[in-house]
Amino acid sequence: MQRFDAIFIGAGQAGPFLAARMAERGMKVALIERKFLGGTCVNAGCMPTKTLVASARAVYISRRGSELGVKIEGAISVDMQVVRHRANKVTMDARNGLADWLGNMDGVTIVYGHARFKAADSISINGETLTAPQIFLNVGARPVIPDFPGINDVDYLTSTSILDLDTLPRHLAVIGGSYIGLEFAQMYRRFGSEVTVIERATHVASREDEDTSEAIRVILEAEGIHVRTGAENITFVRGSDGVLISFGDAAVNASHVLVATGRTPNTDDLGLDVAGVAVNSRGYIVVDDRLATNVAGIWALGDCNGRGAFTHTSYNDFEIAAANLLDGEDRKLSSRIPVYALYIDPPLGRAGMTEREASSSGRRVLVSRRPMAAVGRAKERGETRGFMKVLADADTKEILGAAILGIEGDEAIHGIIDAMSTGTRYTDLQWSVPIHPTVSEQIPALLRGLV
Ligand SMILES: Cc1cc2nc3c(=O)[nH]c(=O)nc-3n(C[C@H](O)[C@H](O)[C@H](O)COP(=O)(O)OP(=O)(O)OC[C@H]3O[C@@H](n4cnc5c(N)ncnc54)[C@H](O)[C@@H]3O)c2cc1C
Ligand SMILES: NC(=O)c1ccc[n+]([C@@H]2O[C@H](COP(=O)([O-])OP(=O)(O)OC[C@H]3O[C@@H](n4cnc5c(N)ncnc54)[C@H](O)[C@@H]3O)[C@@H](O)[C@H]2O)c1
Repeated sequence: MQRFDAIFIGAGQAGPFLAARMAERGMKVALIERKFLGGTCVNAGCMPTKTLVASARAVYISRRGSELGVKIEGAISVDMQVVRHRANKVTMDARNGLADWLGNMDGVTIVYGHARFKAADSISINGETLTAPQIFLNVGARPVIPDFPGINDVDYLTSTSILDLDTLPRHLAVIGGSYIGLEFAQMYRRFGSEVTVIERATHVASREDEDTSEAIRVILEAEGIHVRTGAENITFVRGSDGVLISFGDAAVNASHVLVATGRTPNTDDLGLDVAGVAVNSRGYIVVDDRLATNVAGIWALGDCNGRGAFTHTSYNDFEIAAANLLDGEDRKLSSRIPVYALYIDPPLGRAGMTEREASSSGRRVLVSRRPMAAVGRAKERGETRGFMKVLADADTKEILGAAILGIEGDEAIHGIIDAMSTGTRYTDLQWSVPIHPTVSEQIPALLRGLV
C-alpha cells in the first residue's frame, strides 16, 4: 500500500492545479488519470473545438472577402486534414505542457489507470492500493446517448469521435441543438457540409430567452443550416447511402450523425458506494458550498459535482478548494455568478440571469436592448448580426444578467461580468467612458437605456 497526503482522481481542469499547490506546500500527492492529462477541455472539448471554430471562421471570412474588397482568385476550399491536424496540435501542445509541468514537480506522482474506491480513504488502481486522508474527485463527464430506436444499428459520432474526422460529411445531422450541437453544426456548414440540427425542444439553445434562441436560429439559417425544432420520437435506420432519421412526420437522409444531447458524470464506475459518497438522481456527486462531499476527507470538483459544466467553473472549484484548504480563506460556491459563452460565430456571451429567470424571481426588472446593427464596430466590420440586452433590478440597482450575441460578444460580456462580480450598481456604470469604436462601448449606453 502506498501512502500519500492527498489523492486526485481525474486530471481535468481542477485536480492538477490543486495537486500542484499542495505539492508546493511539501505534500506528497498522487494524480490518477485513466486517459489524458487535461481531461475534456484540453483533449476533446474547448481547445480542439475552438481551434476548429477558428478554421471555420477563416473559411467564412474568406468567402465574404469580396464584400470587403478582397479578391481571391479561384475557389475557396478546405483541407480537412490540415484543419484536423491543427486542432490536434493545439491539444497535444497543451497535454504535453501539462505532462512536463506536473511530471517534473517534486511531490507529484502521476499514475495512469482507472481508479476505484476500496474504502473511504483508499483507492484501487492497476492492482495496487493507494491511501490518503484527503481524496479529490475530478472525474468529469462523458457524452450521453439517449435510447433512440435504431441508434445502435447505425454509425454515429459523439463530440469526441467527430474530432477524428478528416473528411467532409456530405450531410451532417446533429441531434441536440445546444452548445455542442450548434458549435459543430455551424463549423461543418462553413467547412462545406449540408447540416441539419434536430432538437427536441421548441427552440435551439433552449436555456436562453426566446429572443436569444430565435436570433441564434436566424444566424444559423442564414448560413444554410436546416434547423428542426420540436422533434419528437427520433428514430434511426441504416440507409443505402447513410442514415435515415425520422421524427414527427419528417425525415432526413444524412451521411453522418452527431449525437449532442448532453453529458453524464463519470461517477458510475468509481466505487462511490463503497466509500459511502452520495450522488443525486442524475449521478452527480452531492457537495456542500465548499465542495466537500458527505464523507469527511472527500471533495468533488468540476463537472462531476453538477454545480457547473464549464472549464471556468471547474477551475473555479480548484480556486475555492485551494483558498479554503491552503490559504485560510472562506470561499463559497454560492458566490459564483453563472457565466458562459456559446461559440457559434458571432458568439453569445452570457452573464447571470436570463430575462425569464429574472422575471420569475419576483423582482421589478428593468430591461435594455440594442441590435448589433446599431453598433459602430459591428457596422465597420460588416458583421451586424445579433443583439445585446441587459437586465437590472429597479429597486436595488443590481445588474441581474446580460446577453451579448454578436461579434466579440464573448469578450464584451466581461464588462458586465466584472461589474456583477464586484457588486457594481448599474447606476455607477452608466457614465463610465469607454473606448471608441468597440463593442464594449455600448455597455454604458445600454445601461442608460434600462426601462
Ligand atoms: C465538445 C466540447 C466543447 C466544450 N467547449 C467548452 C468551452 O468552450 N468552454 C468551456 O468553458 N467549457 C467547454 N466544454 C466543457 C468543458 O470541457 C468541461 O466543463 C471541463 O473540461 C470539465 O472539466 P473537469 O475538470 O470537470 O473534468 P474533465 O476535464 O472532464 O476531466 C476529468 C478527467 O477524469 C478522468 N477520469 C474519469 N474517471 C476516472 C477514473 N475513475 N480514474 C481515473 N481517471 C478518471 C477522465 O479521463 C478525464 O481526463 C466543452 C466540452 C465539450 C465536450
Ligand atoms: N461553449 C461552451 O462553453 C461549451 C461548448 C460545448 C460544450 N459545453 C458543455 O458541454 C455540456 C454538454 O453540451 P451539450 O450541448 O451536449 O448538452 P446540453 O445539455 O447543453 O444540450 C443538449 C441538447 O440536446 C437536446 N436533447 C436532449 N435529449 C434529446 C433528444 N432525445 N432528442 C433531441 N434533442 C435532445 C436538449 O434539448 C438540448 O438542447 C454543456 O453542459 C456545456 O457546459 C460547453
